Parts: sequence; structure tokens; C-alpha cells
Amino acid sequence: MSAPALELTGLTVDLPTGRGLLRAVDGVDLALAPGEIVGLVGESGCGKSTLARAAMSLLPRSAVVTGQVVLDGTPTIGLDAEAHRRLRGDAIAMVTQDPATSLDPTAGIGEQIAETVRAHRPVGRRGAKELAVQQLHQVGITDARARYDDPPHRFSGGMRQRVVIACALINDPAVLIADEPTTALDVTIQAQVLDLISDLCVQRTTAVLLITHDLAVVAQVCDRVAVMYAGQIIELAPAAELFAHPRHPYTRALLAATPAPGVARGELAVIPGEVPDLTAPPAGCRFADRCPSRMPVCDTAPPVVRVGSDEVRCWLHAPGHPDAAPTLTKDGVR
Ligand SMILES: Nc1ncnc2c1ncn2[C@@H]1O[C@H](COP(=O)(O)OP(=O)(O)OP(=O)(O)O)[C@@H](O)[C@H]1O
Repeated sequence: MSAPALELTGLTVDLPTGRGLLRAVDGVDLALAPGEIVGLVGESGCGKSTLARAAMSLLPRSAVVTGQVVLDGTPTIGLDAEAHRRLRGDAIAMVTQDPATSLDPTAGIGEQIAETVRAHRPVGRRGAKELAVQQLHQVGITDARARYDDPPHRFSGGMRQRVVIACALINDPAVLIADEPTTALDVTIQAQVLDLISDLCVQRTTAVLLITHDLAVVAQVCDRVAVMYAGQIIELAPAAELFAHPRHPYTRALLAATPAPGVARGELAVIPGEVPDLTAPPAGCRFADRCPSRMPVCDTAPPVVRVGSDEVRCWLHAPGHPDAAPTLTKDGVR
């Protein structure tokens, strides 16, 4: 197996708040192979964006980071600001839901991409322009030469997101972080933009960490899924496996809260309760007080359980655990 494009080992991020340090990411282990698309899902406030910012070296200075982030073979924690700047846009890039965060509203789209090339590669103006035009063609802007100087607002939302993707991938990064890349788009355009990310990244063996609230998005393009809850990955499995046999009660609750086609938003299941306070997380399982399968042990000890190459952090899956046995049959736990 080839070396991971991105490897997080024991990654922990503490952020200072008025109430003390908040552990937004807690001991995350995750490796993305080249060309692999991994979905990162979970409710708001579970730490998805903080994890992504740690991978991008974009955390606030006040953040306390421990563990390891290895990007295309380079350990990044502790590098200086200039080294981080070089890695961003070269080894790792990001697409967010809002093109305004990555595009200059006043500059032509082509020039913005050409500038990204010149910032990272020894290419002259003309060469950079040719690369930018080619790249725009590849993301589906067929009249790229004619529209090279058009600013972003002359494009539709979907087209603007294609430009952002072109800019993110122009230097063939090892890793793309896609943070809710289609949330702001019309449903019909969403699928096209997701397919574009998926096709380009598989072709170029760029690993993708796709952050989303939307499990339908994950089902469309992801190879594996990491489910995050209260700063931890509580389930990690191939996408098909996770949808067919969700193991963690939180994953099952998330799936139950996902709309079936044609279901109005008001009819969605909601997961009762709230994500715990991450300045003082519970001693046992963090999902315990919302969990329909709660057992005594869940309140006292944190579950750390692995199942083969997949992972699930739940006492229900601790083989032979005395407290686990009585509830195992209720809802089809394997
Ligand atoms: N700069 C910060 N300072 C202090 N706390 C922060 C900071 N950024 C995020 N947090 C807290 O860290 C926790 C994780 O937040 P994060 O934004 O990573 O979650 P998320 O899963 O990405 O949520 P969303 O889906 O809403 O973007 C939350 O409790 C949040 O309030």
C-alpha cells in the first residue's frame, strides 16, 4: 500500500475559551490514501472544521496542538509560518462552501489561478496562463480563454465553485479538504460539482477529506466515512459498509435523521439532546446521555474498540463485555 497522503496520529486540539480549554479534537487517528475520498460527518460543533484547520495549519495561534499531522510524508506540526504557507496550495488545498473566501472579487478568474501557479512553481507568465486555461477547461469552463479576465461575479454559483476547484487543484496537491463544498448550491448543481471533485481527484490521485452534514453527499462519492462526535472519531468504515451496517448508535441516529427523497425538512428525525460541553467532557462515552442503548459501563469508562480495520468506539461492540451482553439483540447489533 502506498504511503498516506495525509496521516493524523493522536491529534488533539485545545482551544482557549472563557470557561477554560475546550478540547475540540481529541486523539484522532486517521489516514487518507492517495486518491481516496473520506467523508467526515457529524453534527455541528463536533470538531470537523477544527480537524480540517489542523490539517491545513490554519488554527489560531492560541490553539494547543499535540499528536502528529503528516502531509505527503512531511510532519507539519512545529514548522514555521513560511513552510506552512508553502504547503498550502502546494501539498494541501481547501474548497469551502463560499467561493468568496477563496476568490478575489475584483480580479479575473484566470489570473487568480495563474497567480497560484506562480506562487508555487517556477513558471513564467505565459506558461502560467496556459496552465490556468487548461485547468479551467478541465473543470468544465469551456470558453476559458474568452472569459479569462471575467471576475467571479460574472459566473453562476456552480461555475464559481468550479473556478475555486480549478484554483485548489492547479498545483496537484496531495490532499484536498472540501468543507461543505456544495451546501450553497442548487440541488441539481450539487451532484455535478461533487462528481467533478470526485473525478478530478481520483484521476490525479489527490486524497479528499469531504466534510459535510449531508449523508447523501457521502453516499454519492466517498470511499470511507469517519463519523465524528464531540471531538472524537466514533466510527470509521467503508461507505457501503457504514450505510448497510451502522454500528455506533450515534451513526444510526444520524442515518435516521437523514431525509429520504421527497421528505420535507420538518419531518426529519432529530437526535434528542446536545453535544456535551467540550471544556468538561464526560468521563465515559460522550454519547451516553443521548444513547438509546446506554449501559452502566458507558457512564464510567471511555470505550476504545476496534473491529478489524474499521473502528467503532462503543461498549456495545466490546466482545464479551459483561455489561454489553444484555442489550445486544435489541436493534440488530452484529
Ligand atoms: N476559535 C475557537 N475558539 C474557541 N472554541 C472554538 C473555536 N473554534 C471552534 N471552537 C469550538 O470547538 C468545537 C468544535 O467546533 P468546530 O467548528 O470544529 O465543529 P464543526 O463540527 O466543524 O461544526 P460545524 O459543522 O458547525 O462547522 C465547538 O465547541 C466550537 O464552539
